[in-house]
Amino acid sequence: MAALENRPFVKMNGLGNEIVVLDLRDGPLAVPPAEARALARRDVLPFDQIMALYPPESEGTSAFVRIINCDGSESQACGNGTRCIALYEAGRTGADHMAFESVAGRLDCTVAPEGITVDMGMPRFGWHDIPLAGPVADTRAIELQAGPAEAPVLRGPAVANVGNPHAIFWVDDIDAVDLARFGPELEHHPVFPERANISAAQILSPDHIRLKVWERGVGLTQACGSAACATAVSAARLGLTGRRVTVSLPGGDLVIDWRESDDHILMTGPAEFEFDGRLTADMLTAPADRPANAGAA
Ligand SMILES: N[C@@H](CCC[C@H](N)C(=O)O)C(=O)O
Repeated sequence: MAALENRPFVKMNGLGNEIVVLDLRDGPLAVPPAEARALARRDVLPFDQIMALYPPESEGTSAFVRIINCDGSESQACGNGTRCIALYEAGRTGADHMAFESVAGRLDCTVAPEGITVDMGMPRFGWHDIPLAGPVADTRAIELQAGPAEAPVLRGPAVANVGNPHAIFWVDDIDAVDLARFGPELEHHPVFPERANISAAQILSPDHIRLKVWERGVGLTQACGSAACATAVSAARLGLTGRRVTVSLPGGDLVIDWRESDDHILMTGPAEFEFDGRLTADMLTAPADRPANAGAA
């Protein structure tokens, strides 16, 4: 029997970032990577991340959240998914303020008609925080490039950790960048021992950035909240923007405010319920894993 069989799920999205919420607070249960991969199949329940809710571990939090990418790997942060679980929890309890906890720390959330705000905590910029494979003096621009050696298409990204690792390449025209071509090799580049989320960012003005993201463990997505945060703080560090910016992703806009008083990053944007249901054995089992005679009368 599949571990998650018969569990209720809620399908949501944050700017088109496809999220499945699994509320496992009534009995902690691991999410087997093979079941996550089977569920993510295009004709089953395609998602970018599962947000799995477990019983809270710290006072004042509603749940401990684990984040699972569609390749079965685990992440430490998911901005769009966090807005989704905030909306889910608000619907369940009626509360408009709540906090979750992840392996990266506490996530305070506010649900308001104009948007859901998540306090994503403080960014980290040390080479060992990202992490990078070895010492780098200045993480505002590291030595890394993609494309032909004599005429690189992408070069010198900023790197930041906002719970999870990000590399941001600054480009003049985001539409001219084929991130699907360069994303896989950069995600797996040896400079990133834990892989990385790869972004191409175009600065439109001191308060507006366009962004495309190749997500670690997923691929191209409509939006990535943590990448928007990592990009905003990296742009501000470089003096390319101020500390409050709108980040426009293919799926829509996020407002990112890198608060001066405590260096916390506040991310504001929407989240949507789509539908709910129950997981079945068929959804959790990839065809290749099924017995050869499955389906035979
Ligand atoms: N979609 C997310 C980021 C999800 C995690 C990422 N793929 C990783 O492995 O770090 C977001 O909205 O932040």
